[in-house]
Amino acid sequence: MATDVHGPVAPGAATAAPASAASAAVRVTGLTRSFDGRAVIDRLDLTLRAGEFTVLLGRSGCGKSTLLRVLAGLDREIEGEVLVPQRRAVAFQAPRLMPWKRVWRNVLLGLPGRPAREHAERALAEVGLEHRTDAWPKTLSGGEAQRASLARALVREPDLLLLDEPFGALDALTRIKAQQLVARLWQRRGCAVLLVTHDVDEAVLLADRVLVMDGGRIAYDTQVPLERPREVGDPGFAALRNRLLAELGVL
Ligand SMILES: Nc1ncnc2c1ncn2[C@@H]1O[C@H](COP(=O)(O)OP(=O)(O)OP(=O)(O)O)[C@@H](O)[C@H]1O
Repeated sequence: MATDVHGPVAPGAATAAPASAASAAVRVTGLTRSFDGRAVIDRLDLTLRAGEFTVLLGRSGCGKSTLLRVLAGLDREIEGEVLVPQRRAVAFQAPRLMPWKRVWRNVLLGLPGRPAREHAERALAEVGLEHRTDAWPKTLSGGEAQRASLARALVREPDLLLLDEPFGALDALTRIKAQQLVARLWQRRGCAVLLVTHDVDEAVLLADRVLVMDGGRIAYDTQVPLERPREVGDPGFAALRNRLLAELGVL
């Protein structure tokens, strides 16, 4: 897997990729991101394994989106070292579709060269949106727009898929369907996923591993020892949910 090292790396910070990085989708060492002199991310270390579905929880304002933006390469004003696959894609809570481009053109937006329409069609079929290929974004429902945004991420064939509250604005039923879709896509694609959410049940439902961010670092890190598919009523589900709520300071 080709990796992208980005910084700028602070004087004295590590610069070489560790040998074990081959099986890691992400390796972050000593990452700090400050705004106005305040470190929102504070010497954070994190390794994400290739193919693993990781969910990132944390109180509002703790720095989850900031971390995701750094991993996406959208924010490089950092100290420390970040190793990520070159093939990575991000989808946000707002689908961010360009209203003056048809859906399929939105899916191909930003890809290098002149990618063929077929690439967009394949990705749209994967998210069940082939019938909206030529639609204008404003004619899509919220769930459809979010699926178009997912197709735009998938067409990049990512080794790392970064999802920032992608279901946050969806109604309950559409949200369940979107969660199931992401779970299926992940199983089919085998890419590493890092999903930011506020929903503890969603974390337990989808994740191999759950992280809780606090104080600018990963404060809690657990594997999810439950078989798939999971249901809220499964033995073990409630126990893990309560543990995570306690970590979040809710219980
Ligand atoms: N561009 C920026 N300029 C100044 N401060 C920022 C900027 N981006 C983020 N912050 C601050 O950094 C902190 C973390 O923001 P971030 O969006 O990463 O939190 P979050 O955990 O994703 O929050 P939420 O769960 O509410 O979305 C906040 O205090 C926010 O105000």
